[in-house]
Amino acid sequence: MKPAACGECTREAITYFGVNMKSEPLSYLSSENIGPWEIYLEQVDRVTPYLGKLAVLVDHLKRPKRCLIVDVPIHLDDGSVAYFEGYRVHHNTARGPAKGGVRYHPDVTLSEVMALAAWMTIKNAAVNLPYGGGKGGIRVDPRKLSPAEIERLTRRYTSEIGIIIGPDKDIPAPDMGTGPREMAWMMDTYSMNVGRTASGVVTGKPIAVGGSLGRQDATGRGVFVTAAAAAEKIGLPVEGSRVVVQGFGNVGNAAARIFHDAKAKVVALSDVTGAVRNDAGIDPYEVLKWVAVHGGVRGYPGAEAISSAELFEVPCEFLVPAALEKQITEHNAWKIQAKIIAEGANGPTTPAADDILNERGILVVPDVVANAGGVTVSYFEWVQDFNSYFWTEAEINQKLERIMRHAFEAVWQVAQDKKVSLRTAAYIVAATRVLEARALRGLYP
Ligand SMILES: NC(=O)C1=CN([C@@H]2O[C@H](COP(=O)(O)OP(=O)(O)OC[C@H]3O[C@@H](n4cnc5c(N)ncnc54)[C@H](OP(=O)(O)O)[C@@H]3O)[C@@H](O)[C@H]2O)C=CC1
Ligand SMILES: O=C(O)CCC(=O)C(=O)O
Repeated sequence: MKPAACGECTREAITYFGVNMKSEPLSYLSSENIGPWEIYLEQVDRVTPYLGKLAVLVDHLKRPKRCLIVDVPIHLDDGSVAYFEGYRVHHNTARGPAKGGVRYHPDVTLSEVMALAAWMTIKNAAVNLPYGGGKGGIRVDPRKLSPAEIERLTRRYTSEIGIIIGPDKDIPAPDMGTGPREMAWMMDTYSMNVGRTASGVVTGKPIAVGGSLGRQDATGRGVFVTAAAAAEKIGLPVEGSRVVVQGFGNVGNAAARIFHDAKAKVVALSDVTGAVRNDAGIDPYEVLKWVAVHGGVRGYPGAEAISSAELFEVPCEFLVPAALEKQITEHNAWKIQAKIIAEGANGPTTPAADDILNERGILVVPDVVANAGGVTVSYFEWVQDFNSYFWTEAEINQKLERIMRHAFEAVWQVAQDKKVSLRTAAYIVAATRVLEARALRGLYP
C-alpha cells in the first residue's frame, strides 16, 4: 500500500552503532521486515512535507544524539555471574534534558531503545513538556530473576549509565518490566554515587522517597482522557461503550479500571499468559485480584478464554493496545472492529496498518499523545522534587487532564486543517517544536 504523504522518499544509507539506518519506503514492506526504529523513520518521513523550511533540519530527528551500551554483570543468587546488555539513548535534547523510561524485557535491543527514545522526543514536544527524549533498557527477562538479583541488576545498570543521567541531564522513569521499586533503587544508587540525595534523578518513585501522587495510574488516565476527547469529537458516548485492552500491566490495568469507573464495559483483555472475553463485561478490579494470586489473566473465571489474535477482532468502541510494539499490522488491521484505537503502548501500529485503519475510518489516537499522561505526571514529580513541595492527587489529576486535553485539541485542529491523521498531526506539532528549538539554538535553515 502506498503511504499517504511520502511514497517517493529515500533515505541516506548510514550505519549507526551497528544499526542499519538505511531503509526502503516502508509501507511496501511487511511488518515482519521492519523494526520500531524503521517505523519511527517512516513516521518522520510522513511528516516532512508539512514542516516548511524546517524540513531541511529533519535529519536531526533521524539520528540519536548519543547511545550508551553498557555491560551489566551481576552475581546470581547461586553465586555464579551473569552478564546482561543495557542501553541508555538520548535521542534529542534540543528542548531540555532527556526524559524517558527504562525497559526490562528479553527482546530489548539498541534499535528498539533508539525508537523508544525518539518517540519520547516527539511525545514530550507534542504535550509541550520542557524535555528532550531518552530511553533505556536491559535485555533481560525479569521474571527469571529473584528480587535480590533484580536489585543488583538495577543498581549496577544505574552506576553504568550514571555518566549520562542526572536531574538536569536525563531523568529515567518506569517502562515495561520496571516500576516504583526499581526507581527507588535507581535513585538510591545514583544518590550514593554523587554523595547526596538526588530525588529528581528519576521519576515514578514510591511516594515515600519523593514520588508523586497519581503517577502510578497517570499513563492509563491519559489514555482515557484522550480517548474520551476523541470520542466527543465523533459523538461517541463513553458510558456504555465496549473496551478491549491488550496488556494488563501498569498502563493496561489502569486504563481498564478508569474506563470501568466511567461506566464503560471492558469486554476483553489480555496479558502474556492469555486473553479473556465476556460481552457482558469484565470487572478489572476482580481481574487484578486474580492476577495477584495466579500471575496472569489466563483462567480468569468471569470470562471465556480466547486467543491473543482473536482479542483484536472483538467488536468494541475503544481498543487500547497496552503491551508491545508492532501489535497492529497489515495482517490484523483489516479485522479490527473498534471505532477508536487509543495507543497505550509505544509503537503498537505499523505504518501499513495506519494506512488500512485510516482507509477504514478507524480513529487512532497515537501513542505520542495517548500515553503521554505518564511522562506528564513524571514532569510534575520532577518539579515537586525540586521544590520539595507536593500537590494533592486531585490537583495532579486536574493538571494532567488539562494538559492532555489541550494537547489533544491542538493535534485535532492540525489534523482537521491539514487533512491528515492524528499521528501525522501530532508529529507536525512536535517536530515543529523540536526543530524550531534546534534552529533557535544555532542551526537556522
Ligand atoms: N509505564 C508507563 O508509564 C508507560 C508505558 N508506556 C508503554 O506502555 C506499554 C506497556 O507498559 P507498562 O504497562 O508500563 O508495562 P508492564 O510491564 O507494567 O505491563 C506490560 C503488560 O503487557 C503484557 N504483555 C507483554 N507482552 C504481551 C503480549 N505479547 N500480549 C499481551 N500482553 C502482553 C504483560 O503481561 P505479563 O504481565 O503477563 O508479562 C503486562 O500485562 C509499553 O509499550 C510501554 O512502553 C507508555 C507510556 C508510559
Ligand atoms: O515517565 C517518564 O518519564 C517516561 C515514561 C515513558 O517511558 C513513556 O512515556 O514511554
